[in-house]
Amino acid sequence: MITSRRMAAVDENAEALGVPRKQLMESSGNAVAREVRSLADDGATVAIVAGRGNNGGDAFVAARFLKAYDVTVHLLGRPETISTDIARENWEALQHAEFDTRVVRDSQTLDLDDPDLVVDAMLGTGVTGELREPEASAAEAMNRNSATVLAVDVPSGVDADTGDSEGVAVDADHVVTFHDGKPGLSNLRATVVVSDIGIPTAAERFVGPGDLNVVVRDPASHKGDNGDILVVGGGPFSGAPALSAQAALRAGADLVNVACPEDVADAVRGYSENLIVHDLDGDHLRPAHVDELLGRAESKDAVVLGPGLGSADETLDAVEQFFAEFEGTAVVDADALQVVPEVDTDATLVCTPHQGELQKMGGETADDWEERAELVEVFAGDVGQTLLVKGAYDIVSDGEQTRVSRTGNAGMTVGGTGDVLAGVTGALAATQEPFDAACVAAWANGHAGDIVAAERGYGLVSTDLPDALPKAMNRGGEVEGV
Ligand SMILES: NC(=O)C1=CN([C@@H]2O[C@H](COP(=O)(O)OP(=O)(O)OC[C@H]3O[C@@H](n4cnc5c(N)ncnc54)[C@H](O)[C@@H]3O)[C@@H](O)[C@H]2O)[C@@H](O)CC1
Ligand SMILES: [K+]
Repeated sequence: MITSRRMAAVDENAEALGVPRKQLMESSGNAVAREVRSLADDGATVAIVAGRGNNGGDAFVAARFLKAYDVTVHLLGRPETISTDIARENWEALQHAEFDTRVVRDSQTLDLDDPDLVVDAMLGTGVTGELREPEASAAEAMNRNSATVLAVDVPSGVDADTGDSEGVAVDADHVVTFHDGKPGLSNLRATVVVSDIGIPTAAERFVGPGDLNVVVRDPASHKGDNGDILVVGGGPFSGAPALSAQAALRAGADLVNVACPEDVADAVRGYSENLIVHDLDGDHLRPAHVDELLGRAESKDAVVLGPGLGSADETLDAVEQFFAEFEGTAVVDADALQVVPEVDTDATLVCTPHQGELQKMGGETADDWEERAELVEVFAGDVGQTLLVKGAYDIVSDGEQTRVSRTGNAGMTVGGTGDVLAGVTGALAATQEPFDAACVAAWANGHAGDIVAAERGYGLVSTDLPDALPKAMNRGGEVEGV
């Protein structure tokens, strides 16, 4: 089963892997035609009712594969308003080739005649909410007609994720849906055929640019809505927490506070005026600081715990005591990781170990990435948390779902890149599900590294990465006016 949002991500990932949407549309159209052939004999009359998005595009393709039938294509709305290039190109191909097409300017005039089969290609997974006109009247006309109805991907007006419809929806007898089942189809009376349209498994298995579609920023959001974060780190080191904090800001967090031992607090402040720094007395984290940290963490969307903390016994005790009480979301990195398997916590954790740290946590690793992915999945299930295991292929698993990120390069073996990743993961975990946050963070951090390496090769240093993050995460057109 796949949700609409995940389907859109996988579709974009397929494109990035070299399988363009137009090619997928050709497969979808072919699948629709195959289904028509199984439902109606040669020579039967088929009325295709098409919308102006890619759902309609699938049906324009199908028409080309139905030469043995008497096909009429009804387009709802003006051809100039077809919303995607690939749907428009397929519509124009029908005009040039003199197919029987009709433009329905007023849905009251939609005349289906008395076809043997109606194909509902008005709207698919790209739609939410009540059907608008002309689709709503067209759906009613289809429901009044006695012909068998085959829906393309999902009956128009039905939410593919829930099966609900807010207003009128097409009452389909059959559905041909693409790539994978849709949760919303299982409660309908229609029979459902799932058709493989040639999306590579890699488009789901590997994190790709499409996975970033979970990151959407409400234009009306306020300060703090897009992530209010606390980084707990530093002591033996000062650069690590500062890198995490700056990376979190560049990954889109609104507010980043750092709590660090006072001996390094001024150094951390000095790195950036964007950070809010709180001193913990002394030169390393101790159990005496835990109450203060819990108080500060309470109002945060996510905590990043570990960068530069060191492994003094008192520090690890403090980490353990923090997790015993904390109930929010935390990204755990570096020396703090070894505490995770020991502790009984109600917190939601995203752990970001490299393979050595994974072994220290009690997990197993393997040279072969597929084998490693299996081991990480089992260990994530045992720990009951999300793991992002760093490597040339980063493995992300929550014990149930496992994805792999292939971005990044050998220049990123330089010190500090893990601190950056922890910060990016924190920013995303503040607003996203832990698994999605870890997947996007791994991909974006590696992609930022690839952007930097294109200019600086293996002269890449960790402080380059935060600056490259916005470009690595830019999904184009997201910022109004750009
Ligand atoms: N991997 C994929 O995701 C693939 C998707 N394909 C097809 O593409 C479809 C999704 O296409 P799109 O994203 O273009 O979306 P749709 O074709 O489902 O709908 C988009 C159109 O609906 C309009 N619209 C939105 N809400 C509406 C409402 N409430 N009432 C009336 N009109 C409304 C929009 O203005 C737009 O013109 C899938 O269902 C499938 O049929 C295939 O072409 C190939 C691969
Ligand atoms: K449809």
